Amino acid sequence: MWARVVVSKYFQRVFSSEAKMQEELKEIVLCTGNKNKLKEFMQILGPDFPYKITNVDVDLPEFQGEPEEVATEKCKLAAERLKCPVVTEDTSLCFNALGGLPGPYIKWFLKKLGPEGLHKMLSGFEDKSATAMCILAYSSGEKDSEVKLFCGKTPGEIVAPRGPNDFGWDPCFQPDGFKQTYAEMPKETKNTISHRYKAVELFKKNFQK
Ligand SMILES: O=P(O)(O)OP(=O)(O)OP(=O)(O)OC[C@H]1O[C@@H](n2cnc3c(O)ncnc32)[C@H](O)[C@@H]1O
Ligand SMILES: [Mg+2]
Repeated sequence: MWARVVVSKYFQRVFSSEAKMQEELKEIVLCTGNKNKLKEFMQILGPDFPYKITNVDVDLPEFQGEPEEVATEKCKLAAERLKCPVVTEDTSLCFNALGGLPGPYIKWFLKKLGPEGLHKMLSGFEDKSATAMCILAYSSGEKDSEVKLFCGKTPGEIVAPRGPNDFGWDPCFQPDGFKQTYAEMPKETKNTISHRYKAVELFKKNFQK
């Protein structure tokens, strides 16, 4: 009985301090140096998001580990540096035939191989399936505050590149149920099915007033 009272008091305190924090929250800094990510994030978020979003290009190290660990460490560091509410974004492209790699290391594979090379990496495998994953990580910026993750995943296939080469690996990723790659489809379509769309929707829900 006493244990139940103590536990319920604890949760009351956690929830009321979280509600208070949200009340005081005015601005969230999106830390990314990637202009395309920023553009998509803002388009998906839309004009009705109740808090102001600003962007800072903080040069954060690229950590190693599972995508969730990479995303958490990136956010903690951004919060330590800026000491204010921050959100960071980490994108992975996980090839199923390769046990989830390149995953969070996709940036370096893409840099060296391009979308064409990414497709060629799977030439020895029948399984071309892959998951695009976006993890948004939020911290209130207070010392030792918990990092909250919002993860969006879109399954698809790695194909020979098609479409404009203006955003990352978009030309070689064809989402399931579509005949176009991310690069070929209109932005409005990508922004309603993408890994980023799904993560931003969860993020939005968390901050709804
Ligand atoms: O400053 P940050 O936010 O870290 O930006 P970044 O470009 O370093 O981004 P990541 O560390 O998350 O690395 C992800 C890589 O995947 C690319 N990328 C991210 N989102 C993408 C998307 O929706 N479509 C295609 N490529 C994407 C991006 O250009 C990077 O090369
Ligand atoms: Mg990065």
